[in-house]
Amino acid sequence: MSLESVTPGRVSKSVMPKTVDGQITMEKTPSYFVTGEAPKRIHAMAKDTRLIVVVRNPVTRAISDYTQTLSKKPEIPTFEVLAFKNRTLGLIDASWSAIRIGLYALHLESWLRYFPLAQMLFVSGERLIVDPAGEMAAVQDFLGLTRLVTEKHFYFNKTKGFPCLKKPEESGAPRCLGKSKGRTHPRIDPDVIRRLRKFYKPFNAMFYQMTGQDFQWEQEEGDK
Ligand SMILES: Nc1ncnc2c1ncn2[C@@H]1O[C@H](COP(=O)(O)OS(=O)(=O)O)[C@@H](OP(=O)(O)O)[C@H]1O
Repeated sequence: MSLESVTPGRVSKSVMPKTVDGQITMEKTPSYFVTGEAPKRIHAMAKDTRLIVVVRNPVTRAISDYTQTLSKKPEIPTFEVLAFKNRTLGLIDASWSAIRIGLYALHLESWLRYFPLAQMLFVSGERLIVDPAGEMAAVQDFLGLTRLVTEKHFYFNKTKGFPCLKKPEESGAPRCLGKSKGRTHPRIDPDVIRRLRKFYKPFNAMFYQMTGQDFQWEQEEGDK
């Protein structure tokens, strides 16, 4: 069942088993963050819901999004073509979902109408790769859990370029990201990257201000 095809808020009640004392119900649907009606419906369902959003540099996110679509539909136009309404004028196509989703400040605005910032946690996708234990510590604290997942549960897999989970104690093999994650991104015209960075800059600044967190996306050398 695709949770994305179901009305936000109705999903949890209809498909989830009941939560008993001492348990936390979790639900992961990335598209809720950018679904206009989701905040209102989730708030109506449970206003004390805690929200966790993993964000990464929106330029890299757009390329990653495109790479995923390309793997399913190899015939689609190039990233450079899709990114512009008018390339000569440098007019970015903000209605293209790969680009629209990265306008984090705008999406966050809708959530802040229903939820206080204190009920939200923003996890850095970049830090999740270089310091998974650090980001997981923040997640556990945010959820009021004892920090059980720590450094000792991760190791870095150089081939994959991502951290993997060591299996707890003696049982079984480690768990790394699946084949569909961590794909190599196509090379994108550096000029297009520059234009996209410029396009996102004010939205990123607004997002840093709203969250009180500087994700340092302007500091990155290059977007993969
Ligand atoms: N644990 C962890 N740490 C850091 N980065 C991670 C992690 N899990 C997924 N990813 C990267 O997120 C990209 C895919 O996101 P999702 O898995 O949410 O996508 S989806 O739900 O399948 O649409 C995808 O990006 P690309 O590397 O560009 O393919 C993943 O590599």
